[in-house]
Amino acid sequence: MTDRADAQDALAARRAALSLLTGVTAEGRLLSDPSPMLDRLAPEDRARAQRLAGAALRGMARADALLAPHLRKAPPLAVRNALRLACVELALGGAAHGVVGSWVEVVKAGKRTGAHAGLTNAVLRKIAPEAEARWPALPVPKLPPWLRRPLVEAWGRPAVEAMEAAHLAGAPLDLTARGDAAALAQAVGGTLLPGGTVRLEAGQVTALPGYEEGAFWVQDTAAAMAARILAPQAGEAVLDLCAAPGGKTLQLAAAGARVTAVDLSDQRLGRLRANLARTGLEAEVVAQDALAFDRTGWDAILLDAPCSATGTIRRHPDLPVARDGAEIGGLIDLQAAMIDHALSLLKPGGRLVFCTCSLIPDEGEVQIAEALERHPDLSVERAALEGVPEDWWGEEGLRLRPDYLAEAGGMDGFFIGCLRKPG
Ligand SMILES: C[S@@+](CC[C@H](N)C(=O)[O-])C[C@H]1O[C@@H](n2cnc3c(N)ncnc32)[C@H](O)[C@@H]1O
Repeated sequence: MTDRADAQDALAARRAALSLLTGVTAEGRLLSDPSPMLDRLAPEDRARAQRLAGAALRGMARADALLAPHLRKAPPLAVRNALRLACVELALGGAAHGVVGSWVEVVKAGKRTGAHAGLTNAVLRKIAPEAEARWPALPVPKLPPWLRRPLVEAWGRPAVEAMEAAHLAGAPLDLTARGDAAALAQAVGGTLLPGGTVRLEAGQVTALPGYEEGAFWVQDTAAAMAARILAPQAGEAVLDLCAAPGGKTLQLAAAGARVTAVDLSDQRLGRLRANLARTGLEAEVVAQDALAFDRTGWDAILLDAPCSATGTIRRHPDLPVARDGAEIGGLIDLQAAMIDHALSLLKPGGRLVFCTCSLIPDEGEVQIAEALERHPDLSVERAALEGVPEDWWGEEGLRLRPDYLAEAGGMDGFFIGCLRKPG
């Protein structure tokens, strides 16, 4: 490819990054929402646009701090977002001449931004010489108040500050092996974490050795712990409720359990089916509302309920900006209804693992405490897990936070509780 074609692709990726960032900041869209502009790009440019928009969301407060002294009045949001993206590129070591020139071109060509090309040029030229050096010393961006307030109340300010540092750092690439985790770690050049997750700094998943043969799937080390706590035995009948895209289904099936995977979204189940096909593992797949699924007699049920997903901000920096917490009350009610329904499907003596990728106790510890009030004959179980210190366990279950294992790359925030029905 010629240099000129390369430059055009880079420009298209920047334009798409601007559209993504403006979708999140102005319309509450998520980076994973369908985007026709992104679909028109080659895969590597799509990845570049998503990476850039993600970096700008992580570092938005820092970019604003660098920009503030150079802006006498607030420019339109699309221009501000272009400046933020350029700032982040400069701060992360992008060559000043190319970055400034490209962003001026993007702003000049935009219908709503064209009149601000001069301003963009002037501001970026002032910022370029200092951005990279000043960036690391700028304060760690804070979560927005709708989320920060309940988290400070639950975990205290120092813990929330540590979580915010983890959000800024982003997430490594975690893999779960279908078979021998140590062999997978060696094959892909990753680190084996206690418990069996293989961790890589980053990389293109589909290019890793063993991908086509289904030797592994992508799954954060925290998410992998729910199935480890459920500890499926070969031949057991296990129901995976809210199963798509299927990381936990694959773990249960790999352990030899007879798995039924239920999810409301047929589209997301398509990814689960593809994962089963790639790994050669088997499960029955049912597209249905979990609350309407009425087959009883399960040895064990894993309920990975829909939640605020606030434990995944390292990988989804758009979430705190695009959302405002308005949906959480409804999710909490749904989670409680799903726990009661799952308990009604479990055979006597069976176990229910309830988990959410949320940092909010109302979607975790409180759900288990309230389930125990509604069903006093249940008991909470604890599992001995390699790599899990005693103090991550609370009365209701295992609490995982993004600031845990910080030196090794962190983990998603999760709550996992295990309830045993009387025999
Ligand atoms: C946290 S995700 C599940 C992740 C999955 N367990 C995994 O390990 O890959 C929550 C899932 O709940 C599903 N869901 C939401 N409401 C549901 C309902 N009423 N019944 C069944 N599934 C539902 C969503 O489609 C989504 O796939």
